[in-house]
Amino acid sequence: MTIDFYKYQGTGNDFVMIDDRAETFPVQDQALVAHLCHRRFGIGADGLILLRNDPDYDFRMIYFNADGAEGSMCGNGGRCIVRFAHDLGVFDRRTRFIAVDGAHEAEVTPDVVALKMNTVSGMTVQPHYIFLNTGSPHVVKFTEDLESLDVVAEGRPIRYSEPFAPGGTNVNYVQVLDEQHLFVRTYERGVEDETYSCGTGVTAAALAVHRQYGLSSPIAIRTLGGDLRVAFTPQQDGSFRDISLIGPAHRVFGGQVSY
Ligand SMILES: N[C@@H](CCC[C@H](N)C(=O)O)C(=O)O
Repeated sequence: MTIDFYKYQGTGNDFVMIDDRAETFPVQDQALVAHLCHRRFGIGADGLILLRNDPDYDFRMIYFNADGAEGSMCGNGGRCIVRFAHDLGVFDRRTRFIAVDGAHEAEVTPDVVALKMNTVSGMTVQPHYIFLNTGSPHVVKFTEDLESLDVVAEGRPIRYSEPFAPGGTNVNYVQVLDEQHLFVRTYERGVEDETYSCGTGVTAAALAVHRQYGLSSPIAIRTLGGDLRVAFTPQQDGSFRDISLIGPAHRVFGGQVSY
């Protein structure tokens, strides 16, 4: 059997992208997804995304982490599938699609994809971290020297720690560079490694930094794979609305893989 695929990346968070409007991909086959994402035995990616039809939206996004399990929302993956749908001619400039956490709107320009994220509420502020869900669960920790931090060694024990069991959490380390800029590195659940960038992670970082240090929207964020922007509107009740994740998303290559 063969599968036609494309590879997309958004600030270095990379995804196998499959046009599955015919619904032929075996979604229950976790071992196949993990194999396709494997960087030695497969195509290599942080995740795999299916684009399917939906009666009420331009398309449906189904996202799997590199370990083969269906994941919660992926912000960079959301931006990449919007670029993919645009490349396929599914829409012109603005789109509305459905993902695991609900409906999303997005807009494409040649340079960036701006993805609207769902309203975020319920931030937990602890002495040593902030926890919030931006479509996926995220711990945010502040540090002063992010360049030299061992994100895998520090993040993995937190990912599996008791307060976040049984599902676990992603773990983001944040350095505030100035009043408008952050540097963020993320240990990603389901990849079980540091990735070059995490969209729901930088969104969590921006909202947490607003809460903790009062930085205002929009916030520019440097990741290992490039630059993102997060815009948001804080509400009186502590929630955040009109959240946009903005940055580049591009096709890298396409091909056919046998399995
Ligand atoms: N890379 C993603 C995050 C994907 C979700 C995460 N791995 C999880 O399952 O919690 C992003 O860009 O948001």
